[in-house]
Order: sequence, then C-alpha cells, then structure tokens
Amino acid sequence: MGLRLHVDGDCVRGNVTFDDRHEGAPGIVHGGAIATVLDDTLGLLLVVLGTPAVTANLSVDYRAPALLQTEMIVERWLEQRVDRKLHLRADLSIDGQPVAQARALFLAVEVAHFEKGGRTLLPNWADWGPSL
Ligand SMILES: CCCCCCCC/C=C\CCCCCCCC(=O)SCCNC(=O)CCNC(=O)[C@H](O)C(C)(C)COP(=O)(O)OP(=O)(O)OC[C@H]1O[C@@H](n2cnc3c(N)ncnc32)[C@H](O)[C@@H]1OP(=O)(O)O
Repeated sequence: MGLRLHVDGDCVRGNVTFDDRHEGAPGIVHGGAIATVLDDTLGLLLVVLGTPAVTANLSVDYRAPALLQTEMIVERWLEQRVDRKLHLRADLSIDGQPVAQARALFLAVEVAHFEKGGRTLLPNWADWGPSL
C-alpha cells in the first residue's frame, strides 16, 4: 500500500495510496483494506505511547468513495485513556476531505499477550517510545 508514517507530537501521520490489489467496488478501495490501514497504523502510535495494546473494538464511518491510485493522508491519535482503555481516533482524507473516520477501543495488555503466538519479542521493545 506504500504506507509511510511519521510521528508528529502525540499524533501519527502518514500517506497511503491504494492500488488495484485493494479494489472492492469498481474503482473504489475495499472497505476492509481501509479498516486495515486505520487499525494497523496504530502499531506506530502504540510505540509513541509506549503502551502494548490490542484492538478490542473498531468502528469505521465511510464518508466518501476512496479512489484507487489517489494519495490519502492518515492521522491517528489518542483521544482519552481510562485505566487500560485507550480511546483512539483515526482519519483518512484526500485533500482535506474526509474519506473514512474510525473510533477504536484498544486495551492495554501485558507484553506476554504478544508471546501467545509463539514468537519471541525483541527484548528492548520498551525503549521504542516514551511512556504515557
Ligand atoms: C511500546 C510499543 C508496544 C510494544 C509491544 C510489544 C511488542 C508488540 C509488537 C507490536 C504490537 C503491535 C500491535 C498492533 C496491533 C494492531 C491492532 C490489532 O490488530 S490487535 C489484534 C486484534 N485484536 C485482538 O486480537 C484482541 C483479542 N481480544 C483479547 O485479547 C481480549 O478480549 C482483550 C485483551 C481485548 C480483553 O480481554 P481482557 O480479559 O484483558 O479484558 P476484559 O476483562 O475482557 O475487558 C476489560 C474491560 O474492557 C471492556 N471491553 C473488553 N472488550 C470490549 C469491547 N470489544 N468493547 C467494549 N468494551 C470492551 C470490558 O467490558 C472491561 O471493561 P470494565 O473494566 O468492566 O469497565
């Protein structure tokens, strides 16, 4: 998808351009691909927040057709944190016009959560970003 991300304070911004592999309705990006980008870009936000967490709930409003071969801006940020609950937002836009807007509930988990799949994590993951 050519997703490129950078950190801007507490916000993660990036550019993404979908191609024919992501087509749903003719000429339009599949909604699942959009949800994937909105969800997945959170990986970097988690590093910024220094909080291991997983998606518990993701809700996407599709506001306008997402055209293939068109550069979009994706932005994600933390709206509120209450104990383990991270309320996150993500926007996808073209030329400042909203294409999709997501609200997500992430739950902070112990690092051991990510080891359930049998993969060994890098030992210095906690140094990737500042703590909240
Ligand atoms: C420093 C950087 C970080 C480094 C990290 C180390 C290296 C890792 C490397 C890289 C990480 C990158 C990560 C990218 C992630 C991308 C996004 C994904 O795709 S994540 C995959 C899809 N999501 C899952 O697989 C979750 C599956 N679900 C679960 O595992 C559990 O359900 C879990 C952990 C989400 C919750 O289980 P419980 O047992 O811990 O907690 P309970 O008791 O059920 O809930 C706690 C509270 O949250 C509410 N809650 C739970 N689920 C809810 C829901 N769906 N909607 C609303 N509320 C919910 C409950 O009502 C409860 O609330 P009350 O405390 O009573 O107020």
